[in-house]
Amino acid sequence: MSAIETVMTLAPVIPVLVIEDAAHARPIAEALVAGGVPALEVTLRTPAALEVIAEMAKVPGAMVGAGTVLNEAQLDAAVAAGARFIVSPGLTERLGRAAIERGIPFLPGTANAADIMLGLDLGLTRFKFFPAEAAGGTKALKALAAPFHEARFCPTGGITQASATDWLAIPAVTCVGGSWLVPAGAPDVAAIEARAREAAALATR
Ligand SMILES: O=C(O)C(=O)C[C@H](O)[C@H](O)COP(=O)(O)O
Repeated sequence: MSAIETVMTLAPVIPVLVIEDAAHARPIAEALVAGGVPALEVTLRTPAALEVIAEMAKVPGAMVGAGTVLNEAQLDAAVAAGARFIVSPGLTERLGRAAIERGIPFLPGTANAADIMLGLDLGLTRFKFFPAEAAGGTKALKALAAPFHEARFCPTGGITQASATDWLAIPAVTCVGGSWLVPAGAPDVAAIEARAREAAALATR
């Protein structure tokens, strides 16, 4: 199993986290791990993100990665902060090569056949499908996955606990990503852990 596939198979859902306050990082990560969802995608969308990664990386059992990685500089900053995998909304040859050179597990965003072909050319076979609902939903991914027998996906974007079941039923889908587990603001850790438990209990193929 490749390193990124190991990350994708830790739980049916990778929570996508947008965290403004580094003081919230550890309680949120602890609640998600306790609920059975250990792979955490911390988006580099907030000024606190690198500090959040560093704090979450201290939580036993957490597999912390960085999302919204757009270029090599962000990749290096995320890895220096403690990220063990990276996720991007799209794929450039430069970012793909940088991740491969550094040996960091990478889940690049794809939304069409050309994106997937670029990834396969680079030797990548595990992809985010983004923005999953807006790019055509399950129907689009089923059609897109058909010609690429080696490719597996983590659809992300617009997915909820309720819709995750349909996505996870697609043979090419290994896990899904979504921000629904952790809403913005001061964390309600009991509610986060409860949502993590529901997410961890989703059936995968
Ligand atoms: O920030 C990134 O790197 C992204 O690519 C976008 C996020 O993965 C989605 O915005 C999550 O989607 P929602 O679950 O609909 O909130």
